[in-house]
Amino acid sequence: MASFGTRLGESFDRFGRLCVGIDPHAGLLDAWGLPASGAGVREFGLRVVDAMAGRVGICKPQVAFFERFGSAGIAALERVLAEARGAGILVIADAKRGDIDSTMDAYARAWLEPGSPLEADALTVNPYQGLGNLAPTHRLAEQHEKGLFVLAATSNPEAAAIQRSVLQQGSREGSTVAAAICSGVAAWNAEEADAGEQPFGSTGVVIGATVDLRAAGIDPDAASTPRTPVLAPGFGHQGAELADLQDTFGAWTAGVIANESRSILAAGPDGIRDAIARRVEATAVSRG
Ligand SMILES: O=c1ccn([C@@H]2O[C@H](COP(=O)(O)O)[C@@H](O)[C@H]2O)c(=O)[nH]1
Repeated sequence: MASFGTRLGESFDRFGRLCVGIDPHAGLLDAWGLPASGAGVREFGLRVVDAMAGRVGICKPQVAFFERFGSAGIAALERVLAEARGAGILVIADAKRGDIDSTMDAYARAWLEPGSPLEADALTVNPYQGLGNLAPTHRLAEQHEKGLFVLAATSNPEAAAIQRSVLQQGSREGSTVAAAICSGVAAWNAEEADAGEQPFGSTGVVIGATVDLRAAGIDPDAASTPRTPVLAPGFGHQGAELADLQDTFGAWTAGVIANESRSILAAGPDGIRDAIARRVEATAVSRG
């Protein structure tokens, strides 16, 4: 295998930057004529994977919609993850895990260890207990050539009060919380073994496409940023437009993974292929 960052770069080259969210909301299950059950979310996920295969390189299953159905939902998620990875689609499990280091180790093994029933290619993680606390998770991910996406500036407006707060101590004193997460992640990517050879590191940040980066204290044109991939939810249903990708992300654009979930899934089982094709075209036009 190759590092997650290398595989991500290859996927960008082959399929572009679109990431289809697999979010089986209750209303979507209904609209797709599927039951609200483990069997329903399995069928939903498998149909989305089938529609993506050979057209889109990245998917982001939202774990919550599977957890909702307990063990049947988790079994469904295991199958969807395996099918997607088997189809050559990079899977970012959106589970937003975060805890003390020993517990994080168990989460990391669940989602990133080869052979685990829930194995994904990358995992979203929450740095609220400190980015340094995620260092062992980062090492485990690197060891298995997996990726992490660390929440930095999320798409929900309520996050600004915390994420734009200015640090009062430490080596990043004076930075906003969001900017400190970005520079901490950039430092990890700079230390990665293949840093001189590959355009992207294996650890990304989550920055909502709805976020005003400068207001969050983040300079998208800072020299250290382009190696850090950005998982950008917020396109479509939450209001951000793919046509604005370059304006929003500046020098970061080449590494942006543009996620849309509901706005694609709402096309239904008969319309999803066309909906995907339109977004693939839109993200190609805005390629940096
Ligand atoms: O800042 C964030 C982080 C994660 N998400 C997740 O992305 C998708 C967005 O779904 P849409 O239907 O395209 O709005 C969803 O799974 C969120 O949990 C986010 O929206 N913002």
